Amino acid sequence: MESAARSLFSLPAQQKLKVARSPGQISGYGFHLIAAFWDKQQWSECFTIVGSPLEHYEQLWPQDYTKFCCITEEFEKEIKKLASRLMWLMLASLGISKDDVEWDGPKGDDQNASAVFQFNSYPSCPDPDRTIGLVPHTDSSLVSIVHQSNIDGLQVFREGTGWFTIQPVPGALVVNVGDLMSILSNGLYSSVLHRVLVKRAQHRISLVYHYGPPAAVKIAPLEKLFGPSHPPLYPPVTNWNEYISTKAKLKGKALPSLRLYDPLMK
Ligand SMILES: O=C(O)CCC(=O)C(=O)O
Ligand SMILES: [Fe+2]
Repeated sequence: MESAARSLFSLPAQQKLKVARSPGQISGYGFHLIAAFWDKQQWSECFTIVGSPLEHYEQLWPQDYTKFCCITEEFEKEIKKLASRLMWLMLASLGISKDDVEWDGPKGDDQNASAVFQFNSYPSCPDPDRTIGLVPHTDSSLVSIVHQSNIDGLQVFREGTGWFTIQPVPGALVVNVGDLMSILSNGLYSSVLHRVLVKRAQHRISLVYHYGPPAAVKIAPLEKLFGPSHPPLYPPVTNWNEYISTKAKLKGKALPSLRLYDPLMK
């Protein structure tokens, strides 16, 4: 899958621009989606898939698109299973079962879950200290799974310690907790602030699978996770898309501004 992404980004610019993301759309080629949240330019390009990539792949690789579609479908099928499994394990560790989550399909079926699959490219940069690959952000998803191959650049912010690099481990994936998981878990899981630095001599590629709830589903703190001593920390969010629009309007600061009280002031 990584070499498919590399192949995509090494196509001539006019080829990639044939599938440029249209205004208001999520899928297609362009800047990272979080560019909408900040005014700064970032040293990166991005290709986003929502649903089937067929239409875009036909334009990118008129001869080979079936091969790339098969690779992508196979990868997405497996990573979706993994994301769903991880989400249920995280919820199970809070005492939540599939019966407690209304939006889940029959028998915990994840068929209706939505996902945004993203390829990121961070070309080598002559002056890496004067720019950034991706500005600090939290993902809007429930969980996001990152394949960062063998080139570092991803950093996570830890209170008290500051930024630290997530060193790539061969064969390992990175799992980020997203904003919707913070809301669903009533703040028991916190979405992680992260950013990406660029390299002077290396072209870094990452693949990120943002896993979310079915498109039309309301996300609110789970009833089992609040009570008189732990009131709901967040109000319900109409659906994933609405949350992303709110986040764009609030320049990326949606989650802190939604909080109904300061959890440290109890
Ligand atoms: O490139 C990476 O390692 C992370 C990318 C990322 O944070 C994102 O696409 O949301
Ligand atoms: Fe991210």
